[in-house]
Amino acid sequence: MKQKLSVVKIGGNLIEDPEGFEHVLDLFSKMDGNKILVHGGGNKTTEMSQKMGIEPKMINGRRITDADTLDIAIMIYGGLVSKKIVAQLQALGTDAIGMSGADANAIRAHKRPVIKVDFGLVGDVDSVNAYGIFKLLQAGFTPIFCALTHDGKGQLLNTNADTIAAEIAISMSDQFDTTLYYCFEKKGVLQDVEDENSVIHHIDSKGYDELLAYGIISDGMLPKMHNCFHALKNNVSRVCVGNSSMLEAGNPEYTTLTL
Ligand SMILES: Nc1ncnc2c1ncn2[C@@H]1O[C@H](COP(=O)(O)OP(=O)(O)O)[C@@H](O)[C@H]1O
Ligand SMILES: CC(=O)N[C@@H](CCC(=O)OP(=O)(O)O)C(=O)O
Repeated sequence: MKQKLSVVKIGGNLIEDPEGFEHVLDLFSKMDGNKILVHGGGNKTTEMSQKMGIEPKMINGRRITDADTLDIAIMIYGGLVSKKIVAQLQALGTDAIGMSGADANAIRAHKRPVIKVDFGLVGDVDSVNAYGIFKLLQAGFTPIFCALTHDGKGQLLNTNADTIAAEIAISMSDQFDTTLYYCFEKKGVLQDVEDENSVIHHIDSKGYDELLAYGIISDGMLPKMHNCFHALKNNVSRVCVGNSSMLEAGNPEYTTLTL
């Protein structure tokens, strides 16, 4: 029987809120078994870009990344956010190690081809070094991944953190029985984004098509849902979307997805 692995992605809004940040890392540190954390931080990059006079641009939940924006992303994701998370987890007794896709050649990508939109220095994932990540887990480390990949020729690329989480979960699923958790500030996928009490408890492929058609999912939820189904189609055992409480046993209020 395969060992269990939890891949937990935490979003920018959770990271920005000091209470939410401590709470989610506390729950993550208490999770049993093999685990990997993936973090975003898009809000902070938006804020820093504005401070530096660069107008942020997002299309379908993905950032248009010019060279200056990439530098900001590297500083925010690979530096500020990563190191704060690692330090907090160390304080909680979890032996965390901060990783970008370039470290240990963990995630290779190529620049997203220009079709209708030129996203600039945004990476589409080609491969994940599952064996390298496995060795870190075996050595007792908890890998903490940020939203950066590399092309193997010295170029770092900005990659949506939801995509990173899905690709890591998929690549580890040959060896592990993997659950992918998308943890953000809302209780789950909501029927009405303004109403926290409208959690959709279960979504399958048909339901997903309907939600898309009725415009019930938008913005950052678009790449998240796309990645949920991409993961399920590629051997990830379970995918869940919800707030931090989803990581605690016995909480029914979140969204589970199936094909
Ligand atoms: N149906 C929906 N249910 C919940 N959130 C939704 C929905 N449609 C759009 N959203 C938006 O998607 C956002 C989550 O995407 P994003 O900000 O990228 O997440 P993360 O915090 O994980 O990075 C929510 O804050 C919400 O504004
Ligand atoms: C290409 C792309 O869009 N990259 C994202 C990476 C960070 C991210 O995904 O952060 P959240 O999870 O907090 O949204 C961005 O720069 O916003």
